Amino acid sequence: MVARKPLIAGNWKMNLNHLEAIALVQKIAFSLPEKYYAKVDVTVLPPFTDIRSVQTLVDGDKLLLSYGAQDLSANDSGAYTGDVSGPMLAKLGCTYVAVGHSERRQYHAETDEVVNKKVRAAIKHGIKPILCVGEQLEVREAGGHIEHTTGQLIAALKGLKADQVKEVVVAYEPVWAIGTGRVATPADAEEVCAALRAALSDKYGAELAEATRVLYGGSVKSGNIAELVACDNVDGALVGGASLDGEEFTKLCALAAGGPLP
Ligand SMILES: O=C[C@H](O)COP(=O)(O)O
Repeated sequence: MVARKPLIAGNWKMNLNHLEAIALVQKIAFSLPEKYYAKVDVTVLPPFTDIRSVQTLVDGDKLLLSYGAQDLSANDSGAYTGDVSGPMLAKLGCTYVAVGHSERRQYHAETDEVVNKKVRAAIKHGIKPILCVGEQLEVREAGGHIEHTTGQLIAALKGLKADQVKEVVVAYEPVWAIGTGRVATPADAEEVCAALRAALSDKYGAELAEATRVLYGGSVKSGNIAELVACDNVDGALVGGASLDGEEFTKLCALAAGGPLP
């Protein structure tokens, strides 16, 4: 069994201007001692307008956390008003980009086909997609959550070769748990994360599946991260609200690393 290093990704969503972004990254850098990074990878996903400021700070101070974006265009350049491309994000040093977040699917009508194109665009430009999948409450209540999430995963990876899929981080985010305070139980998270890994194994082989990080997201906080990452198939978290508070996010990262609190 491959030991997977947990990843904590802070998705800031549409919060914080570039000055507030600098203050938050400085707070995390100051509060989380370097030794923790041996046991946990930490990344932040600020809005596009903040990325250049975060890059300058991370590079200038040689910080150990990485950063990325919350979305990218499926296209490399051209007449796509308002979009930001993979080459632009790569030039800004982005390590990760979230793709297929339920808020993009809901408010921007992103289909599995669009998500597939975006996953390809990210990989093409050397950026690791954090591919989000997750079911609505009614799907879970009808018992269709495994079929729904594994279906989204396989559709988003359609046509990709194994050496491309190995760049992907998967994030299971049940829509009913996002921003609601209603966190999935560790057993719920483990069930779906294990099923996603099994789907990867069926399609791309056990070695790739064992090496792939599968995160959980949805109302993750310092109070529940330890029990989530204790699950065999949960390799970290995609954190929304709690990633906007430097102290809380630092605690959460330290606990994902196995503690103690700094
Ligand atoms: O990307 C993060 C998720 O949507 C979770 O957000 P939340 O932690 O605010 O529930």
